[in-house]
Amino acid sequence: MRYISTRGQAPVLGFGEAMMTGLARDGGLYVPETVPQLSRDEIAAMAGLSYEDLAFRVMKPFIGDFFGDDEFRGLIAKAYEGFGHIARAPLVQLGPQHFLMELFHGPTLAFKDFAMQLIGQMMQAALAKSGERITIVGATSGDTGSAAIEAFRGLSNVDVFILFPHGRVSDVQRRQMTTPSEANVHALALDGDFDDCQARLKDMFNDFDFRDGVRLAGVNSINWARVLAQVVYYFHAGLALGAPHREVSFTVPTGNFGDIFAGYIAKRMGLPIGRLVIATNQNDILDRALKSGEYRTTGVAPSISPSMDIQVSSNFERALFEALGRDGAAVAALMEGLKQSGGFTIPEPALSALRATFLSGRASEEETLATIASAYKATGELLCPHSAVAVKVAQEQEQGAMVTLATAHPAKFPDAVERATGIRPGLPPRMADLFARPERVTRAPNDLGALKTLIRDRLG
Ligand SMILES: Cc1ncc(COP(=O)(O)O)c(C=O)c1O
Ligand SMILES: N[C@@H](CCOP(=O)(O)O)C(=O)O
Repeated sequence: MRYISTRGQAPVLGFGEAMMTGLARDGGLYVPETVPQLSRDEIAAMAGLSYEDLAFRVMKPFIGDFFGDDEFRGLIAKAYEGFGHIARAPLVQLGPQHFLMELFHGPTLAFKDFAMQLIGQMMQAALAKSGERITIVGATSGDTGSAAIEAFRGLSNVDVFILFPHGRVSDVQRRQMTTPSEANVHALALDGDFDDCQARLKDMFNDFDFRDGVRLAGVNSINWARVLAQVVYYFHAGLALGAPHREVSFTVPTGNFGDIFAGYIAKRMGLPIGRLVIATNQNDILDRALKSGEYRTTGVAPSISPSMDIQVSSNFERALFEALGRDGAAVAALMEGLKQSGGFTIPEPALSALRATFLSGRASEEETLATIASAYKATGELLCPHSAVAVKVAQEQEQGAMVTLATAHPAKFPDAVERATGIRPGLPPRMADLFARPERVTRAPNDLGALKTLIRDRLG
C-alpha cells in the first residue's frame, strides 16, 4: 500500500514511512492511494472475532508487509492488553435503536488510547529495526497529549513534547500530562488555544531544518496510523449490531475530524454505514460549513467539552481531498485561502459530495448539560460532556440504528458531570492518587522560535 499527500506535491511513501513522517512535506496529510475493499462475505466472516483479531483483519491491507503477520498480531495484542474492558469498545443501549460505544476503557480514559497504544507499539518496533531516535511533538486539547505520554513515557529513543493550551484543559487532563516523572516527557503549557498549539506544530513540520534536525515525528491525527487504528471500532460496532445485513449510522463528537474520518474509511471499505453525523459543541465551524458551504474560523470559545474546542479542523482536509475528486492542487488552494483569510468556500460538487455522506448538528452548553442529566435519569449512564454533545445530536436524527461514540470517561470532566447530575464521577483506583502527585510543566509562549529553542535545549 502506498500513501499520497492531500496536496499532491510530497513524496509517495509506504506505510512505515508515512507513520514515521507524520505531516507530508508539502503541508498535506497522507492518505492511502486506494481504499481496500471488503466484500459482504468477508465482512460477514468477521462476526464474532475478538477486538484484536478484527483489528488485524481490518488494518492488514493498509500495513502491507511493513510488519510480518505474527509480529503485527503481537503488537496489536500488546496495545490492547491494558484496557479495562474485555470487549475493548463495549456497546450500551440508550434507546430502542440507539447505542453508545464506550471508547474510554483504555489507560488514559479516552478514545485516543485505541490508536495511541498501537502507534506506541508500532513505532517502537520500527525504531528497534532502524536504530533511530525521534522527537515526538504533539498538540492537544487534553486527550491526545495524555494518551501520547502514556504510550511513550520512559522510552530511551523517544522524547515527547506536548503542547496544550494553558488553562483550557480539565484538571484531570492536565495532571495526566504533568505528573509523569520520566525524563523523556515534556509538558508545555502554551499561551494560546488549541488552534495555536496545532498551528505551531505544523510550523515545526514545515521548517525542514528543525524537522530533520530533531527527527520530528507526529502522533496527532495528521498521522495516518492514528486514523487507521480508529477504523477498527466502527467495524466492531457495526458487526455487533448485524453488519453486513443491517445498516448502522454513527454520530461522532467532532473536533479535529480524525475520528469521523475513520468512520468514512470504514464506509468506503464496505461497512454498511448509513450516515456519519458530525456533532460539534459551540465551536461549530464544521456544522456551519456543512450547512452553509462556508468554512470560516471565528476563534475558539472555551466550553465544558474542552477537547472539542477546535476551529481549524485538521482532518477536514482529508475529507475535502476525497470530495474534490482527489485534486491535490484544489486542496492546496483552499488551504492557502484558510491561511490567508481564515476561511474558504467549499466549491460544488464537493459540497454535495460531503453532504451525501455527512450530516451535522451542534449542542449548546445548556443542551449538553441537559443531555448529561436526561441520559443519566433514563439509563443510569454518566456521559462526559463530549459524548453528551453527540448524544444530543444523535437524538435529533431520523430513526434507524445509530451508534454514538462516547469518547471520554466522565471522570475526566467531573465538574460538568456534577453540575448536570449532582454526581461527581471518581477516577479508577489505579489513578486515585493523581491529585497527590507532583506536577512538572513549562509555560511556553505562542512563538515558533521560542518553542524550537526550548525543544532543542531540552534535547541537549
Ligand atoms: C473526548 C474527545 N471527544 C471528541 C474529540 C474529537 O475528536 P476528533 O478530533 O477526532 O474529531 C476529542 C479530541 O479530538 C476528544 O478528546
Ligand atoms: N481533542 C484532541 C485534539 C487533537 O486531536 P488529534 O486527534 O489530531 O490528536 C485532543 O484531545 O488533544
